Amino acid sequence: MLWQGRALEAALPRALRSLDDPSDRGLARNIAASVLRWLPDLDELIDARTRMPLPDDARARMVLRMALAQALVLETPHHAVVATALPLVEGGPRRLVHGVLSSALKAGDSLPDRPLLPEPWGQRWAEAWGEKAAAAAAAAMAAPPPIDLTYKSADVVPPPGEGEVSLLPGHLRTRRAGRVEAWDAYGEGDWWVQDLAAALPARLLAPQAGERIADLCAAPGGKTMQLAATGAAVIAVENNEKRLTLLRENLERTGLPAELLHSDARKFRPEAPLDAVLLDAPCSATGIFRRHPDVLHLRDPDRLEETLRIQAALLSHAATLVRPGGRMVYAVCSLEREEGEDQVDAFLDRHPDWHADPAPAGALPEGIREEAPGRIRTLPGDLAEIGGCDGFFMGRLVRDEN
Ligand SMILES: C[S@@+](CC[C@H](N)C(=O)[O-])C[C@H]1O[C@@H](n2cnc3c(N)ncnc32)[C@H](O)[C@@H]1O
Repeated sequence: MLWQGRALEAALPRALRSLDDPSDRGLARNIAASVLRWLPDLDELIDARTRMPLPDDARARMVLRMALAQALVLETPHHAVVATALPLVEGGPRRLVHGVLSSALKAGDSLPDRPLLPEPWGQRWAEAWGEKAAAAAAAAMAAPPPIDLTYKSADVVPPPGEGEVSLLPGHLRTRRAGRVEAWDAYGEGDWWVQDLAAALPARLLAPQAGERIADLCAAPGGKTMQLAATGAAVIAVENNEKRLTLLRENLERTGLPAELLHSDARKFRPEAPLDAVLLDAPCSATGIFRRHPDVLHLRDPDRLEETLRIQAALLSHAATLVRPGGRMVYAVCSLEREEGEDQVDAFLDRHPDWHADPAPAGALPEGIREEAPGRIRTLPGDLAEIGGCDGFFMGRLVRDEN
């Protein structure tokens, strides 16, 4: 997937189609994710043991990355690693792979405490957010984070079990493993998986029962469900039909109501002005690298221009949908200031009839603060002692009364 520029989740279904056993599929997924988490470090080990650097897309390098990830990250017994790696290079660079792998394993090659972040992200984040945040990001890249659940009502959150914690009403952080869809109670639809930071934009919007609210970039629907659970009348707008289907399935499972609209949000015009709008804009997604380690390999900070243009257009259009005195929350799961803080600053410059508005009481968990009124930034390292959270920016904006 790396050299094809495809996201892991998009590449996996085809890559796993010959595996029927769920545990084989789980292992294959784990190996791929571990390679992505540790790629620069694995490549350093490989390069130290080859006379000529192997091309980035050479089969031998791919097989060595997977084999070393199995041995050094997943702690698979060495004989099993060698036995599964060599058939992958049968009739090809078998001797080379065997030589590099056996010498690395015999010599006890190991990985550092935390991964090297792929370039340019480590340097870029150190400059933007400080060395401490960049080091926390590297530590967070090493392994998958805990799972946050949002419940549709605070009343149905079970008391936290061992290793679990509830950081806000309606939230539970768990270390349960395995496929979420296989957990008992999944079918009952009381909760959905949503990183704690991803659950904050809807809380910042402070939806009220009976209000008319649009969720402008809605799928797969975590935020639509939060809004609908308060009794607001929600219109969920999404331009990707496949993702809209996911949203529909999520609403069906949780039994929450929303009107779905397949449309570009820039063309959406409700019959009457809305009380509030949530704009969870398309973005680089660099803030969700803990769960999607591929994003840091696929994204290029020099290619943000088109995304920035769409975000600004979505923001300006969203502003025209809201009644005087109404509100909007703009959110991006990005660690890039251009997509977050700078977009909201530019929006406020273009729209003098809007202002940033402080977070409502109780919307944020302990440990997450507003940088300035109405501006919330979550960073790697926030809440690190209890499992961290994704990198997000959120702006809470209010339109002046006439
Ligand atoms: C960050 S994701 C939204 C996540 C969602 N809010 C949630 O909480 O589950 C952004 C979504 O916006 C959709 N999108 C991108 N551009 C859009 C546009 N111009 N109009 C409507 N939806 C758009 C993408 O397909 C994607 O599903």
